Amino acid sequence: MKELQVGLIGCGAIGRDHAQRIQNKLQRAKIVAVTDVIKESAQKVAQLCGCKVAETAEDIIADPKIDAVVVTAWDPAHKELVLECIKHKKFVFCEKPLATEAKGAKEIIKAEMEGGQRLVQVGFMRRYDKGYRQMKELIDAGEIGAPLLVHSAHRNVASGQGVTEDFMITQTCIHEIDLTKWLIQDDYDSVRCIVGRTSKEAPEGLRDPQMVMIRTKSGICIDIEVFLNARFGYDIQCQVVGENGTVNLPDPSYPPIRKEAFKGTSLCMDWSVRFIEAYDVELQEWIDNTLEGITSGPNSWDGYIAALTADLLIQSRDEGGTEIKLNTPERPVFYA
Ligand SMILES: NC(=O)c1ccc[n+]([C@@H]2O[C@H](COP(=O)([O-])OP(=O)(O)OC[C@H]3O[C@@H](n4cnc5c(N)ncnc54)[C@H](O)[C@@H]3O)[C@@H](O)[C@H]2O)c1
Ligand SMILES: O[C@H]1[C@H](O)[C@@H](O)[C@H](O)[C@@H](O)[C@H]1O
Repeated sequence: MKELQVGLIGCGAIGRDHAQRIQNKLQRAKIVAVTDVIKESAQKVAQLCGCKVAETAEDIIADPKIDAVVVTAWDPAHKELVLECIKHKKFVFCEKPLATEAKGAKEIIKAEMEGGQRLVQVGFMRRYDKGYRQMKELIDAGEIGAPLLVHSAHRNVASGQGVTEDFMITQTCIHEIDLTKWLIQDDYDSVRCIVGRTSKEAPEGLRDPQMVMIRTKSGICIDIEVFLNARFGYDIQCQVVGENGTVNLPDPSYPPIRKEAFKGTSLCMDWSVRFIEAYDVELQEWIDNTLEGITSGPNSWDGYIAALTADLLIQSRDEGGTEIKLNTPERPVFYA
């Protein structure tokens, strides 16, 4: 059976995880080369995977022996790397966001459509999480009636170095922007983002938390708390309220502990543990499809719509929380 020869660009936290996951855990794929603008980072991952270090990203993308590319570089590099993959007709799995602004994502769509073949999958891995999938099944089966409201929270322990207020939307909230639309199958109609009291735990210049509010075309109201310095744990919550009931995202299950007048369960401290199974399912599916020469899952259009929504949320926040209409363009048949 053929084995997919994969090159990986960006050897930071998730690049290292994905490279090892592909090399040691998943089936039918092999990491053959990695690269990073920081040479030592690439060398470390190459050592872990027993593969070569490529000098540049272009060397990976243009290598005829490499079938497909994983982009795990930092957000602002995604657009150019994906465009380069499309130019070379290479299948590419690009971590979210597809681009930091809608206009970058639009360039990708144009290039992909002109090339006549869908090549891109975006790393919106929440769609592969068991808990979200169970919620969707119940909603689709009509178990809670028509959805009316969605309440979500995206809490990180601490904002990383260099995180900006815009990243809070384009890098963090982007998960909920994509996931919620997929969960309730409705396009967005208007968006708002407001900021109130900032936590004293937040670094200077970062207004944290931020509140996102979205209304869908059918009138479902969505609120999303984005809180990067929540300190207590990596906490992802989602509740959909329907006409006949509610459904909640299950917390990961850990054995309950009773000790020293305390009863409870542990919390994850970061995304790599919280969504470990979702990453495995997502990437195995990408490998299997790519070997068949097809794409499925979140595509460039989904990346574009998410980026468009993020652009307007940032605009709303910067205007003091105005409600902004989102004229969602119609999905081309190419991305159906
Ligand atoms: N789906 C998820 O849950 C999830 C989780 C974490 C990160 N991410 C995404 O994955 C990407 C990487 O995140 P991270 O946490 O690993 O960040 P990181 O900062 O730890 O790693 C990014 C790496 O990319 C390298 N890099 C930057 N530009 C590059 C370029 N042009 N060519 C080659 N290498 C380049 C950096 O040197 C760094 O080593 C980000 O886009 C992030 O949004 C997604
Ligand atoms: O890149 C990461 C990742 O996407 C996590 O899932 C999210 O919780 C973080 O806020 C973000 O910085």
